[in-house]
Amino acid sequence: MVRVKICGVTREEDLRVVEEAGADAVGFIAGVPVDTPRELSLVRAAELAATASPFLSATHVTMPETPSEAIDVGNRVKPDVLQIHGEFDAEEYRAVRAAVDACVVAVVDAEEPQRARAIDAAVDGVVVDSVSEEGAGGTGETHDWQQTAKVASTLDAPVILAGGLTPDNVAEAIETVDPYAVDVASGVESEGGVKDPDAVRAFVENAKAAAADAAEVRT
Ligand SMILES: O=C(O)c1ccccc1N[C@@H]1O[C@H](COP(=O)(O)O)[C@@H](O)[C@H]1O
Repeated sequence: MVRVKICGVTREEDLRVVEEAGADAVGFIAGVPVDTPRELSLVRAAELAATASPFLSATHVTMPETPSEAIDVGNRVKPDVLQIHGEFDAEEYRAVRAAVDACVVAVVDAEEPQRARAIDAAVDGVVVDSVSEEGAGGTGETHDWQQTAKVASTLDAPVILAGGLTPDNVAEAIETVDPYAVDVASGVESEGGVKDPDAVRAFVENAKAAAADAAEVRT
């Protein structure tokens, strides 16, 4: 089984599409120091998260400078999952995890996989993404999935694969990496910050079908 997160939702109608498509998680982006069409205010992110259906996991994506900032955001937005883009060490992630009522997932640059092993035990999940120089996601760029597969096999924490995924490549990504979840933002948009309903549905369908095929091969 693979879980699917559709990230960077900015509109209520897109949230409904994500829910109806059968995604497992939705991501809202706020508090990021980069220019992205997917950014919301903290208040709007919290409002949208509050309208997500009970079995859709609401993820808040943020780029805090300090653990205190991450804790503040987590406690104000109250998401199910707090996704942190930053260079915190294991102790800092533990501090955030202890202070917020949410799962904490850390984003790791696919080019620096050794960092994943250092924080593995301190977080609830590791997002391996093709990040920008500023450490942001949403780049629309894939990375070396074979390399990510090797790193993933050494981790105890669930691995969430992100970076340049689309309805067309998500099956191959799942076959190669066998991740806990896949995560997409720009690859299912009709324009920046606006989801394409057909692409969202195709992404979820293709990811779930690829996971079912992989499970059949394993049995
Ligand atoms: O999407 C953004 O603009 C963004 C900005 C700052 C931090 C994280 C962001 N997005 C995250 O990156 C992944 C991958 O994006 P993409 O599929 O390559 O476009 C996305 O799912 C978010 O978790």
